[in-house]
Amino acid sequence: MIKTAAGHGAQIALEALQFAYPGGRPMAFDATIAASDIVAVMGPSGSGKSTLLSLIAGFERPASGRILIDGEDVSALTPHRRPVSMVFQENNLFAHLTVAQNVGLGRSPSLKLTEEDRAAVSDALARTGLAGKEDRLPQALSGGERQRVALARVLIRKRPVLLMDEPFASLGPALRDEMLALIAALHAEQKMTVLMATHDPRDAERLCKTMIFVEDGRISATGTTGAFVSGTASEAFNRYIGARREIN
Ligand SMILES: Nc1ncnc2c1ncn2[C@@H]1O[C@H](COP(=O)(O)OP(=O)(O)OP(=O)(O)O)[C@@H](O)[C@H]1O
Repeated sequence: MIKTAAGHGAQIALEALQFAYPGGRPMAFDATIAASDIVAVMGPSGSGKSTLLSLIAGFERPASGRILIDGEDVSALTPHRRPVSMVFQENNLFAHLTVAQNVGLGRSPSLKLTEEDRAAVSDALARTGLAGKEDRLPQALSGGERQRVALARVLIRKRPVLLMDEPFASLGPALRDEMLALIAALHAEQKMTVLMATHDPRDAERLCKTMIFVEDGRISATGTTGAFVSGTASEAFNRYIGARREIN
């Protein structure tokens, strides 16, 4: 495990990453993401946002190129050895484990928890508004509560990088706001580097300082979220947002 001091983010460098799914078109990513930045990853459906996050997390391996996290090459490491937590749109939890056990996995994959670990689990559950629900199974929670359990686990893992793939896509507007506030609070405390794939520019505006725009398997623009939203960063982004407005 690569250790970065707890409570700090890590710079992420993607150096000439090349990747293709079997029979798929080639993708190529180059980027440097500053430590502790919160970055929105936007782009049309199928452009490669999830693939980009999967490469950083280690679920997919590049054909060539390197991924450096805080200067260390993690390209050959399995996902659980990378200093990264990941939250998906759903299915973040083990259905047969209780809320407390799902969070405890953030400390010990075999759930051999010390007293200190158990205290950390309780604390994380309290801070994500889940106190009293420790013994429930995920099926007895709402979609928003399940995402909060996933965030409680992120909280106790204290990894310097947090990747989120459309984490609020199945939640209504009020819950989205609540989750955004929770992630902002988590970030204020742990200062981890955050990449969040989203189709919603309002989520990006509320949470993210920086934006990466992915198009056709590559990063076609980066800049401040403000510049993107005001329409000055990328014509392709403007077209994408315009097209989405027509759909919605
Ligand atoms: N496991 C896979 N095997 C083969 N092709 C895949 C696989 N996963 C994704 N793809 C293809 O790779 C391309 C990029 O997909 P990806 O999921 O990264 O896009 P995305 O930008 O996250 O899309 P969305 O916004 O719809 O989630 C798409 O053409 C997709 O069909």
